[in-house]
Amino acid sequence: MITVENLRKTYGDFPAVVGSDFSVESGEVFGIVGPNGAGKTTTLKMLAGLVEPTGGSASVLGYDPEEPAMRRKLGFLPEESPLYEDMTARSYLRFFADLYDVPRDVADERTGAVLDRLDLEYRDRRLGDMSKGMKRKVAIARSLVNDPDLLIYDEPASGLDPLTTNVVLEFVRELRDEDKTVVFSAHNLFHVESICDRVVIMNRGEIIARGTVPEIRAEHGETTYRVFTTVPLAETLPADDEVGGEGEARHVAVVDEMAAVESLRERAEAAGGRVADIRTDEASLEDIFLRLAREAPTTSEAEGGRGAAADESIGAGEHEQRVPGGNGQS
Ligand SMILES: Nc1ncnc2c1ncn2[C@@H]1O[C@H](COP(=O)(O)OP(=O)(O)OP(=O)(O)O)[C@@H](O)[C@H]1O
Repeated sequence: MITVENLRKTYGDFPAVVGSDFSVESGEVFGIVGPNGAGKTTTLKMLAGLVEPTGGSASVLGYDPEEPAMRRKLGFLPEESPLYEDMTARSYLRFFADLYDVPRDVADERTGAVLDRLDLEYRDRRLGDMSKGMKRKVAIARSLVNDPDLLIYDEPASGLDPLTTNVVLEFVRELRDEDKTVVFSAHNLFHVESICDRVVIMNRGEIIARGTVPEIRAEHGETTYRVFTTVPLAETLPADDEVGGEGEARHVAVVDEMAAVESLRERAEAAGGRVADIRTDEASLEDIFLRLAREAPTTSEAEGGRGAAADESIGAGEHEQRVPGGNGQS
């Protein structure tokens, strides 16, 4: 459905995306995660044909993303959905249906069903009078007005309250069940962990990890062991957890290798005690991300291009964007 090879975008001499390679299969929910400025939006806009790559190639639905025919088959949700404040939700969605040549009754039924599922009432309210969450739901309905097979959503749940976030993420999960393919970005790793089939983690324009969440965890995650002993040892601290027998002292050490667990066991026994319990803690995607981000060489180190300060120096409002042609953008 999507193939990306060595895709790059440089703004002036600033490398926003540095040689991305990935593919997305039909029917997947594919997540692009990373912190602010990682290059997620730039990547998604290149896929949606809204930003011209500096190099490399992308094939989306069998098309070069710049071909207008591709955009008519795509549902794109930008990070900040530009909505016409004076229109009602209903008239706004009909306006986009007209752009896509979707008959009004078909569009009303299609978007009405989406808004029912997203639990949005007040369809005749002015968009300007709607909350951020309500506007987001209208924008999601708009992305489906042309019944696309592929949806590209930029931070669909960004800035929403927890309840609305759940509604939106559950909706994304349901789209997969309807054989839609969804590519979406997030900086909240928890969102991705719960609904994505596969993930790429980006940092400073580069993909630094990829795979299913369990694969990423197996490859990059550290498993740590909390070892509870009944006697204090050099590396133990007093433990609060209820382990061991009645009246037994409790001490805990955190180690990351089985050999260290064995060493603790031997020394606890030599000191007349024992290991009362061992608990395994798996790294969360968040932990893995933080570690990878710390360890990854920055592009500025690698190529003399991108430094951390540069991420903050250019506001989102300055992003270059081509004028879209009938792709549902206002
Ligand atoms: N039009 C532009 N001109 C110059 N630099 C840009 C432009 N658009 C994006 N950038 C820079 O490229 C980098 C990647 O931006 P991008 O918006 O793709 O990141 P992101 O991962 O989507 O971040 P966020 O989560 O904040 O949206 C950032 O440092 C950004 O400032």
